[in-house]
Amino acid sequence: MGLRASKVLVLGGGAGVAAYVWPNPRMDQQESFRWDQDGFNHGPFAFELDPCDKYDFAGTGRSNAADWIRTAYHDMATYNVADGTGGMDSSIRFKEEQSRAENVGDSFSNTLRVLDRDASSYVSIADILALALIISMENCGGPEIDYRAGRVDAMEPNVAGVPEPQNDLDSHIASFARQGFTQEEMIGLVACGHSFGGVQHDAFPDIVPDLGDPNNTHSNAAFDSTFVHFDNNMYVEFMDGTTANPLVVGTNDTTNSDKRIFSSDGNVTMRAFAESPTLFASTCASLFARMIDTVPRGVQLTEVIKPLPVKPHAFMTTYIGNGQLTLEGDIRLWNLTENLNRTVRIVWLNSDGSTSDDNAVELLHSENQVGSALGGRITSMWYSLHNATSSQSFLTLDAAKSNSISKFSVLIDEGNGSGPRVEDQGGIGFRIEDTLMWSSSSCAPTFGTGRLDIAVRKGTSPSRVWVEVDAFSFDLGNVPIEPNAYNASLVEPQAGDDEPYEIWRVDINGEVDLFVDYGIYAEVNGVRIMAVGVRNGGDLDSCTDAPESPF
Ligand code: HEM
Repeated sequence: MGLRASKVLVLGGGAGVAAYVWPNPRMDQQESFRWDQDGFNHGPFAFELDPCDKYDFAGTGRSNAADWIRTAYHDMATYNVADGTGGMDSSIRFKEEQSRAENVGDSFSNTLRVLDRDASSYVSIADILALALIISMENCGGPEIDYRAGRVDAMEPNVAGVPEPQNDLDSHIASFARQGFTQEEMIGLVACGHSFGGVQHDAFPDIVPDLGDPNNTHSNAAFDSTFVHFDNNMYVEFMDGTTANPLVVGTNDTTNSDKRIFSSDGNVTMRAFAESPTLFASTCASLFARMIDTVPRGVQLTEVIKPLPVKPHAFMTTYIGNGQLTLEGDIRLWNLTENLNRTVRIVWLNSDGSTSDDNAVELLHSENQVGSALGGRITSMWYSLHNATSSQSFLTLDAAKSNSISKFSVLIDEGNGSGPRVEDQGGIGFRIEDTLMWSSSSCAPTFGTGRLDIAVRKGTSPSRVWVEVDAFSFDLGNVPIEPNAYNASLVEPQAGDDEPYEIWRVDINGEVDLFVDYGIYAEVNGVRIMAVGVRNGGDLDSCTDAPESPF
């Protein structure tokens, strides 16, 4: 089936209009972190929350989820609505902020040790902290929370301003007003946050004694009886007088900040939360979204990131010589359940716009190719262009005849007789850049030198070809995450006229990092183009094993 037929089907099929058009490397990465939470091709968060009392450090009684939620709040709480400074900008990563009395405890350094390595030039550390909060909530009983991307990492600490338990009620009201929240919203936000975790002896020995419990070596006195799960139990327990929340029934009333805050409107909000779990959940969803969207003035966040209904993932083109290239990758179908009768095919247009009946291939799927989000409330099904029986990619295209590929559509047939529906981003198609791509002759250094070979279609005449890699450090401190560029040079002499691609090369002298992704770019007629797919340094053959460069 050709693309012309596909388009007709799309118009009749009413496919949803996506929020952004694939490919868009930044949004693709953000969307994946936000929605590919668990299972096949999962992102970095939900794994650390399974089960919800998982704690990556020594001792018992604490959880990653509680640390992550508290960290996001303490990062945001420096916001000053009057001058637009502070807010979610990951300034909590600076040791100077962490050493303040208002940030006592190791929640923040723990959180950053687990998560900051997932940041990149596409996803800031502040975005990571926001994602960690929402995915903790969503995977541990809480509601879906809107997520926008684009937070910018601060380069220095913010002015202090996180509320502390010994502050009086007027200070708390003033502090939340400075952060941009009313008194009623303050009650809600504290109530929502304190659905998780508790107060630990190490950080607050005056509030919580050493509990001497071998199953709770941190002596973490929980806010409610279900402290690794989002629910309204704390408010039920608060209203019926059975609460053990150490910030409500602590022996020193000065540090009973939750008690003062919760009862500051005559228990109106708490009573409503106790009576209605759904009101509580929806209030928390909107307050948390507001909280993570509290960013320094001038920072522009994206639209709320919705899942693409059909999403190519880890697509990559590779030139393998002799006029041939391969295309590999996976396709995610969002919010579907398993159906072993379903077939998924891609059909594509050649680079010159022509097509033929041969331009279609069925994708592979096995029962372990299932992803999930929102704690399993949504499942996604994955289909693969990889050939299960061979290490070579399934789709091999002949570029010599200049038929290559320019874009494709996805045809999904549920096998129920209703015929295939077509997904092509509202008629745009999924565009594949075949002007430049990796060459399979790229290799990592075994001892010293390696090379990144880039195939550029002859006649393209780029003014520049280069490789980018994120500057990366496990201790980011005040180092911005920015891409470093390495310019490529045209390899001379080139192979014969029948080779449709020429090779450009970056010589790497001990600099191939096995843990980072390399992206390739070219500037053509003043326009920057990016190859489909990044290649991880760890996936490169060593130079002794790599195929010889054709040139
Ligand atoms: C007046 C405002 C607040 C005060 C005085 C306050 C105070 C505290 C204190 C003293 C702890 C114990 C920390 C530890 O032992 O490590 C704590 C824990 C926590 N707070 Fe707050 N908090 C406030 C607001 C919030 C807000 C708005 C959120 C989230 C939106 C939040 C989320 C958390 C979480 C999740 C924990 C549990 C940490 C864990 O168990 O590791 N707090 N809070």
